[in-house]
Amino acid sequence: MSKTRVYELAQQMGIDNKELMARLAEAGVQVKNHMAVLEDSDIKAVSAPAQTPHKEVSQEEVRVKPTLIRRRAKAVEPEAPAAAAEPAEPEKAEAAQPVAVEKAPPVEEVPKRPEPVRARIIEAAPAPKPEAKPEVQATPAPAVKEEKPAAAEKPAPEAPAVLEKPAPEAPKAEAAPAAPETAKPAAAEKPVEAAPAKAPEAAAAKPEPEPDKPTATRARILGRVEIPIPTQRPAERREYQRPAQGERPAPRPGMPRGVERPGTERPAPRPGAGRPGERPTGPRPDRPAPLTPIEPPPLLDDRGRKGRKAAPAGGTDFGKNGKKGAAVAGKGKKDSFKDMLDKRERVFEPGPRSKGKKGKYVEKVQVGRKTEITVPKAIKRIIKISESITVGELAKRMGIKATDLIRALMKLGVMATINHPLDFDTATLLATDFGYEIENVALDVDELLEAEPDAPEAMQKRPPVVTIMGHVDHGKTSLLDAIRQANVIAGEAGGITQHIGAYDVELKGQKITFLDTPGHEAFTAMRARGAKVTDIVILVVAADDGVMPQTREAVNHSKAAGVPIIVAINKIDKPEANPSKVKQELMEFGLVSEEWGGETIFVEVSAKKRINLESLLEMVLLQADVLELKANPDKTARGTVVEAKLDKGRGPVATVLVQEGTLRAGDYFVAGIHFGRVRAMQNDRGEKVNAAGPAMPVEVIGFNGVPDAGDIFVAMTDEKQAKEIANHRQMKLRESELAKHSKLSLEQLYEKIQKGEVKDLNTIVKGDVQGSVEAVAESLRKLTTDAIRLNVLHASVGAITETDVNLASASNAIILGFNVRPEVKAAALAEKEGVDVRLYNIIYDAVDDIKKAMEGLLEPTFKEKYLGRAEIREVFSVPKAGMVAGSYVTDGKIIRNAQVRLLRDNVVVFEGKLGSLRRFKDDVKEVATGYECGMSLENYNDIKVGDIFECFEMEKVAGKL
Ligand SMILES: Nc1nc2c(ncn2[C@@H]2O[C@H](COP(=O)(O)OP(=O)(O)OP(=O)(O)O)[C@@H](O)[C@H]2O)c(=O)[nH]1
Repeated sequence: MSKTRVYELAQQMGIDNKELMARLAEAGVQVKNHMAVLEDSDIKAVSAPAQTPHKEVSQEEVRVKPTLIRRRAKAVEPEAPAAAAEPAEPEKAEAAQPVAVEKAPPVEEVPKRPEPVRARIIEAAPAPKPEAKPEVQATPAPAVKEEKPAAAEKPAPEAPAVLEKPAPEAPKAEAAPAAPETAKPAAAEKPVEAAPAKAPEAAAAKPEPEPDKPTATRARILGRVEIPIPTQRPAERREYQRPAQGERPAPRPGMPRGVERPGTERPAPRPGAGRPGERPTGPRPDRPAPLTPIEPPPLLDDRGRKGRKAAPAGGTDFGKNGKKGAAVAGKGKKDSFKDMLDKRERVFEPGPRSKGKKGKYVEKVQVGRKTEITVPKAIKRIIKISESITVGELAKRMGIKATDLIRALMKLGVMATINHPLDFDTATLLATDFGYEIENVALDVDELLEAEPDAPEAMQKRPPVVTIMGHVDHGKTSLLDAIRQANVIAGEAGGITQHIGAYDVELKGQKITFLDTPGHEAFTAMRARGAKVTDIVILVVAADDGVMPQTREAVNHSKAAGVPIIVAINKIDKPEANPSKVKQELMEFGLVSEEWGGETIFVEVSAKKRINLESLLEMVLLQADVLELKANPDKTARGTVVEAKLDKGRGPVATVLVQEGTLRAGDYFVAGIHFGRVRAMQNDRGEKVNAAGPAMPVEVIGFNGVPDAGDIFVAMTDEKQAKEIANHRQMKLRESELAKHSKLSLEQLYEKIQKGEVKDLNTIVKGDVQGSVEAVAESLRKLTTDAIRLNVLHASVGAITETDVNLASASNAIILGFNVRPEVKAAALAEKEGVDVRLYNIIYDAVDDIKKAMEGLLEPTFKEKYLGRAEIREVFSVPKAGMVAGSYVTDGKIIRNAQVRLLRDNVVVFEGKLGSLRRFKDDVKEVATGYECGMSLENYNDIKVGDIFECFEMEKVAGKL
């Protein structure tokens, strides 16, 4: 079917094109070049003949050994050995050839080296080619028969013996190699089936049987597969095989096949150059016999079989046995193997190794799914942040790794952690690099809370708000009291006055609001916060003392605030009073009395003697008229927190000065970081108030926390909005405090370096009322010495919170609490962070402790050890035992003999010992978390539902701070 070209056949036969062409010429086949197409008959002519002929010969097969089959032609059997017997004589050998031809084909496989000699001689007589046979028989064979009957006969009987005993023959075989030299041509022909003369070629032509032989040192080859099959390989292999095959005949001394063959097999009929026309005899493929019709001997390997299978075409398999045979046989295998390789490449080989593979590899990778880099839509590339965002959150929103963002920050010179907050500008800078935009959607609280401009017609006259300022002991409090007293007496006699930080008085139908702050802390705080509450300042200057430092300070602050000043020269009742001196001194501050041509109102008063108080108030009203103080009462209220505290019974309470609009009970509001709803209002006389208009101070109950003095109070209609604003402010405060702290720490560190061994002691002060907090903070600041600087990082009213602990932890500060307790979570955090929380009931103790610690005199002290908490759920009145609290232990345990304190809104109401601790009717020593119990306190009965029992014990520890 398929055409075979000369070069292909040559390849298959493992010989050169030229050689094949020569053989073809010998066989009478004319070809022009190596590309010429050969017919099957031509191929047969130069390659092994089909083995059909052997059918024609009467054969006798004998399985001599499991691996050896002896097959001989019955008729001429005796003649074959003759040739074998005398292999050295080429002539004889040639002559004997026909005989050999007539003999049975040889065993195609010889298991052992020594054997082949004899075995082949005897059995390997090639099956003559069909065409050749008749001729052989017709011509030379008879002659040979006749010529060498003896020779033939002689060995004949020996043959079996030889077969039986191959060993003795071995030496002969070994000796044989010498002969081949002379007999080369003949020897060559035999193995090569029709090869003319060259021994190497001859050997090359029949390599298959050899490699097939399993020996002790050679594994049996079951098949060959061309592995990678690059284009070069075949050539390489060819080159490799050829020399190997070519060499084989010579270097194998134990395999003197070449010798035997010439003698045994047809040397004579060789298609020598002189007889090209005798085609039948020429292509004496003698040797292919072993590969063809004989049943495979046991040891025949797969390859041999395959070769045979490929052979039917006509013996071309010889040369290709190792090649084409394998190629043909392995074709399917080859493909699957390639597939396998491909898979292997794909799976196991990440890197290309060769060009070809590389190509494949790349192709495979491309076939695989590639990571898609999704580019979000423009609208999704806008990240909305509220003022600031942490590194981790920003990275998450941009879909990148936080480490990448931190790296980017490092490039900007910012060393940050994943929790580091980034401000809007920094975030914008970073996000731009990653293709994102930042939009600040921070709650614009100021804008949200900004007062709407009022229509002129809506504005109504309002009372002036007055603040009394002045130097210490110049009579501020006395004057306030005097005015109030006079007012109370003049107004509602019998009215119960109470201190709420502000009050209003009425004179001739006109009201005046006075800010009355205990000490001047709240006022100072308001000034610091920039709260503009005061319309008029009454500057109190003692007539006997004159202008003092705080007088100047007050003047400066008032001027800076643009608040008009009315000077009250006090203590004029004193003999040493010198009002003129005061007026004169104040002139240097630009306060010139009207009588001296100035604009400042001076009133000479005596708080003690209540002299000119009304006149002072009249002047205030006069000044208010000049100022044309107006406000719109018909809108939601806005105001300022004047003072705030944590009331034991009512919770957070604040005095709010309404500045515009009207505050009504039930209104929602936000004040600083807190929010709430007006649960109740009352004025300074303790009267319940349902509405408070402009310039009216009221005490408001309903805050969710204690606001700070100076906080802006804004009533709102929406609770949710109030809550949002408060939460937002809390977050901002936390951030700013943390930021302040870190800066402060760095500055402190720098200062330490600059100043040497200066130590800083940082404190956070928390208390139940603003006054005590400020007092403690101030006392602590005064403790600063050259050796130790005492910093109050934060001071505020309320329980000790997690925020406080965080701040303390971050700045290595201690927390001082006065009549307040840490929240449960804050206490746990403090424990975890190792923050020292010191709780006191007396300010003196705290200051003294700090002082001693700074002097290194802190004595061993008792440290409180927290034991547990119980919540009071019911209160019973038990005869004799007093009030008993039905409680539930929420944390830790309650121990009978330990100390306990009663907390109400985290404020210490009582501290002492338990009167009783019971479970049902039994007295118990302790009650653990999750259990209910009944408790009473020794000598204290003011127990309320919702109060907390905190159980603790004191441990003696070495003093340290
Ligand atoms: N003789 C006389 N003494 C007065 C008068 N006003 C106040 N005092 C006295 O001055 C002292 C200080 O008075 P305060 O009202 O406490 O002065 P202050 O400015 O409030 O003092 P601080 O609260 O410490 O700033 C008190 O002893 C008063 O009795 C007055 O008009 N005449």
